Amino acid sequence: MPQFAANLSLMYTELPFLERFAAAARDGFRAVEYLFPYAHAPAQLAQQLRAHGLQQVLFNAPPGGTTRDAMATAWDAGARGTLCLAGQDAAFRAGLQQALEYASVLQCPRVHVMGGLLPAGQSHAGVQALVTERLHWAAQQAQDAGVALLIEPINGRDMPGYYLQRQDQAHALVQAVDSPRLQVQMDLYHCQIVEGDVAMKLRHYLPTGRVGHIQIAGVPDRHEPDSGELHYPYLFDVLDQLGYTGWVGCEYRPRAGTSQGLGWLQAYARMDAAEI
Ligand SMILES: O=C(O)C(=O)[C@H](O)CO
Ligand SMILES: [Mg+2]
Repeated sequence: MPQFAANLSLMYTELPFLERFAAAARDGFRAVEYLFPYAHAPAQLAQQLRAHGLQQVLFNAPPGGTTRDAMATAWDAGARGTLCLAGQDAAFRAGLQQALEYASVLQCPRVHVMGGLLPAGQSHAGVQALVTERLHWAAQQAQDAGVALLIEPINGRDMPGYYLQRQDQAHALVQAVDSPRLQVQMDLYHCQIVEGDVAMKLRHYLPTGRVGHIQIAGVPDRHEPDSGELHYPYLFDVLDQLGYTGWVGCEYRPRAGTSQGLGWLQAYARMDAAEI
């Protein structure tokens, strides 16, 4: 049975961010993920986790910026990662170091490194050498910190120009870097929008051991995974059949109230036993 983590950036947005931990715990979650922690001191977040018996299982490295203030506001300013951006070495490295410091305090075993928006005139192949070199460096830092780094294909409808959109591109990078510290974050919502054939992709990629985290949402509206073109009960069975023991992040925008929309989860009441 899959183990679910609440995504506090998309869920519980009816509450201020720091109140979302308690709400998720009240609803039975034992794990959380969110996009960015940088607007809050790490100790403040660790205290929320402790107070509510929650594990932090994933967050993102900063999407841009070289100071914590700039990292905290970069997303709203349109930044979507620096991995593929030439001339952004300082931001890439500072961002990763900052993320690893938060991961240490939050005891979080995974950090998602966002790819960035390809600059006009650049191609995926054209930035391959730069990206591979940066991931080599980042994987070494992650190894020293005891953390896994994740890269995630994201659909170009939600994020036009995003550097990494397909599962095969992400797996090719992971193979090229060849570090056990670099894995793929497989978001089934994006996967369905970009390429489809989701169950077969799970069957193909999970046995490689290179998928470090899974996320879900209904398609096409990114609401609860109980309607739309993906039939999640079937996909959850596929995860079980494949022996997936990691977390499944609920990265969706509730249609009308987070707790009210959790009916789909009742069949999967045990949410605390995944291996982090
Ligand atoms: O958008 C997603 O699916 C993500 O997981 C990223 O972390 C943020 O865009
Ligand atoms: Mg995602």
